[in-house]
Amino acid sequence: MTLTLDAPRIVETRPLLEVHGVSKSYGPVQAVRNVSAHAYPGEVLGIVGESGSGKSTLLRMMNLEEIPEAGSYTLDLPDVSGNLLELDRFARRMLCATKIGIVYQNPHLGLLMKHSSSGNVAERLLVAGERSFATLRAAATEALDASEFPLDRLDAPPIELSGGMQQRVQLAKAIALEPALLLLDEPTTGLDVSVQALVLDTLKRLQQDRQITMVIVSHDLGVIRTLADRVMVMRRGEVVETGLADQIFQDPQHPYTQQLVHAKL
Ligand SMILES: Nc1ncnc2c1ncn2[C@@H]1O[C@H](COP(=O)(O)OP(=O)(O)OP(=O)(O)O)[C@@H](O)[C@H]1O
Repeated sequence: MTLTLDAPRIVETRPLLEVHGVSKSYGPVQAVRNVSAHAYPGEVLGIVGESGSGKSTLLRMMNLEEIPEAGSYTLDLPDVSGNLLELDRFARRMLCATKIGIVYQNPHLGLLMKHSSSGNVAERLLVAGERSFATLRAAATEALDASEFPLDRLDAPPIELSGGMQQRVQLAKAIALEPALLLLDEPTTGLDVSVQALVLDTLKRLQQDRQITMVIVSHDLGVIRTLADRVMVMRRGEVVETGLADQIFQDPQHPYTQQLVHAKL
């Protein structure tokens, strides 16, 4: 009898997001130097580092708001190909509107503070071409509900809401079109600790329910530890260490990471 074995099936997963060798300077300040990063589908990548280490600049590059002097950026999605840094402004805007969501630390950057909360979310859907008022209202309500925003405040403008609620409106706007990539820039910084915990719970639940690929930037290791699967540590515009979250927190290798982790304990 001859026994034939099938060759093992190798399931190859490619990163959804790949940034390679990006650099960005502001005058004499080199904010990001030759940084590479990737995130697999459904993964949460945490980027941590002290203030000024280049985290937000890198995230803004991932949102195509900031174009680096060098490097490449790809998203492995249907209908999206090539180096996104070479897209013209209009194509970049459409790509961001439909495939990428972002929540900023400062809600003024993400929201029209005097428009209704549901209107802010609906605006995102309008950019994608939706015109029916009933559909806009229903989709905005659904996204706000998923972000655990109180539905009796749909018409309240963000300026009248608490910081935690403002972040939920930003989150609803970011997920309204079911983006492939959700970028979070210090989403809970400045909130009371108890509110921060609730917003983090919402983010965690959304990630688990929808398997959205996320990149979260924070100087707060507790926030990164709560959400991230993998962690990248930045210092002075460079990546000093990257690894699985458990490894980074339990067995940091780089002296700077050791310092950050021990300062937190
Ligand atoms: N638009 C800008 N114009 C000039 N300098 C900038 C600009 N954006 C960032 N920088 C500078 O680039 C460096 C990196 O800033 P960045 O905001 O990316 O760091 P960060 O790690 O996110 O810190 P923070 O949490 O304080 O924002 C800093 O020295 C900052 O002052």
